[in-house]
Amino acid sequence: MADSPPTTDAPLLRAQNLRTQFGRENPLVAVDGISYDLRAGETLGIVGESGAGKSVSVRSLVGLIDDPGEVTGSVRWRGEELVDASSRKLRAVRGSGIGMVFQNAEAAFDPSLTVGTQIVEAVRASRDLSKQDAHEEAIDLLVEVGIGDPGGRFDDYPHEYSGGMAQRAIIAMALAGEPDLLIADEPTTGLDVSVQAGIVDLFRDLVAERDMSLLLISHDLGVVSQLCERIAVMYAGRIVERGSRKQLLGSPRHPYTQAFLRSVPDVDERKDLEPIGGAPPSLENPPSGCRFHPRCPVAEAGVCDGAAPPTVAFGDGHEATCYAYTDAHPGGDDYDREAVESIRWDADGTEEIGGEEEVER
Ligand SMILES: Nc1ncnc2c1ncn2[C@@H]1O[C@H](COP(=O)(O)OP(=O)(O)OP(=O)(O)O)[C@@H](O)[C@H]1O
Ligand code: NI
Repeated sequence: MADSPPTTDAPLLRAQNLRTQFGRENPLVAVDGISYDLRAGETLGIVGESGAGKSVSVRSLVGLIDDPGEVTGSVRWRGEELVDASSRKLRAVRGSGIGMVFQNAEAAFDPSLTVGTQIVEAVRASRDLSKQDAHEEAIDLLVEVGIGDPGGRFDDYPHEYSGGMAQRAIIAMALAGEPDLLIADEPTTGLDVSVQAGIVDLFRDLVAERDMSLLLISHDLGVVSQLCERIAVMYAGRIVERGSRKQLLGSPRHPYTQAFLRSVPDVDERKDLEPIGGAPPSLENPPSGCRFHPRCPVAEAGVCDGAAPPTVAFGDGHEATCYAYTDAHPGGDDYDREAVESIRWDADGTEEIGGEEEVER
């Protein structure tokens, strides 16, 4: 659908009401209506517990959900719709515009071919280069991702690489098509802490030097906060809070974000960790209302378990989807209603709830 040419200030990537379900009779809705924009050069991190739908959400963007999965909503890449695009088109976007880095080296590489051969193939798949030029480009990519002795490592097989080196080689593969956006899903998970730090530094350098956008998925808030200017928090298939790194870490608003922050180590300071009580909900049969309400320390019966909660704006793009900031919730002094800028009630918000200014229904 290339009907209207994308305008220059259009976002590079726009996900609107993205929803992914598996199965029909007892559908598991892994991603339940998430939306965000990513502009050129921006870095967005998505955090949340295991099973929140982070990986499914990014795979859904680029046509990597296999058959029983069904993706609806809209994903626009430079203005062009990707949901229901042909697999050829999706492969082309993944080969050039969008580079992908996943956790697992075994899945990224063919074990029977050398790493160098595979990077050359990735380069040639998206760019019209001679074998010789593609070989040189592959060597340059290995240098760029910090692989010492790239000439020597070129002919090694994937299993001959250490975990950290393999991850660097995966990143080189993802760069082969000169992407404008890098999507990285748990790129440091499973690596030693010192190796992780090197990979984080590499991402930071690449984003700066190539002027790329980064969409980073991780359960590791430390990694996300080192690399991303904006952060979205996912819970049970939905985004419950979003804002700048400073807003999210400095003044988290959603009780889930607050609990999540108490459950993970600080980047630079020791504190007592408090695990989040209870278990993540079933996505086949999620709780009504706010999906966090069964585990929420301030959940209010008859409110938080009713209609879907409203999205409350706190200014400068900081939003949380929570009743605690509204008059519907008897609340506690912990919840700063003075800070509320506007409230957007979801479509199924009921009449009795409300009374705030700037209410849109
Ligand atoms: N192919 C599939 N078929 C059925 N269910 C799936 C499929 N892929 C993922 N799911 C389910 O979707 C939900 C979200 O999974 P997802 O992998 O996106 O979570 P995540 O947030 O990335 O977690 P983690 O931190 O463990 O990677 C889970 O309940 C998972 O079991
Ligand atoms: Ni995942």
